[in-house]
Amino acid sequence: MNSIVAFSNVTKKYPGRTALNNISFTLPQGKVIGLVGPNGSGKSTLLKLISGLARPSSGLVEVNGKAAHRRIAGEVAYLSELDVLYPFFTVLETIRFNAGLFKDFDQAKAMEMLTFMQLEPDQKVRSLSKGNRGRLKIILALSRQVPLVLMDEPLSGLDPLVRDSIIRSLISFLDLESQTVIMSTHEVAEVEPILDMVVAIQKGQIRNIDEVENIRSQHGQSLIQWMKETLT
Ligand SMILES: Nc1ncnc2c1ncn2[C@@H]1O[C@H](COP(=O)(O)OP(=O)(O)OP(=O)(O)O)[C@@H](O)[C@H]1O
Repeated sequence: MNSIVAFSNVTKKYPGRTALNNISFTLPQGKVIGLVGPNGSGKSTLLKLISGLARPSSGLVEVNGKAAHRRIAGEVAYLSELDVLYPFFTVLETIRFNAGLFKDFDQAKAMEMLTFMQLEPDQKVRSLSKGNRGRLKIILALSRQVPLVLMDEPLSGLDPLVRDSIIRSLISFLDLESQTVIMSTHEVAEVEPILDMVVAIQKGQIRNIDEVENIRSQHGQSLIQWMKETLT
């Protein structure tokens, strides 16, 4: 199976701190992959390296066989943990702005998701609740027709009652024939139903990578149980 992401001996250091320590792994195409681990374990750093927005201190990060750098932005959609929306735009203007930024942006799909997520096109971003800004960020990421979609904590700020329907919508709006998704999350039990694979990271090291089906059938475990064993 072709790998969409490959890390070879990757270390990422920030001043006074090593966020990722000499990690090597590959991830296959066409899967929904969860990235789990405690606070500060290196999940966001790993996603930033794949997006090309950050560079490794040493080692090589490849996406689709090419070294990751800023120019792969055309092949990767990245939902950042930070709020990167312009407050003075309306929801619709935000969508149009992104359609102008990215050639692969599917505006019709964005409008369909807007209806599904029950967002008002004319509402200003500055007046959206945190949860609705989160929904808008999901729409922007999933409307890109790119091989790799990275989502850093896409469920943060969403109320538990709507999380479930949004998690399911992630699946229906993805094209798993041509897309791979890597999402970091602390909502492990909630996303478990849609995950194919899981990567457990701790203290800047990959502790384990496994198929969720395998965790259930071979180990008879839920993802939470597996995490407790893996991350001790
Ligand atoms: N810009 C930065 N400058 C200095 N240190 C940083 C920076 N970004 C991250 N770090 C450090 O790198 C380590 C990994 O951080 P990272 O944000 O990747 O973890 P995380 O697993 O995403 O955490 P969380 O679950 O809390 O979002 C942490 O110790 C963090 O303090």
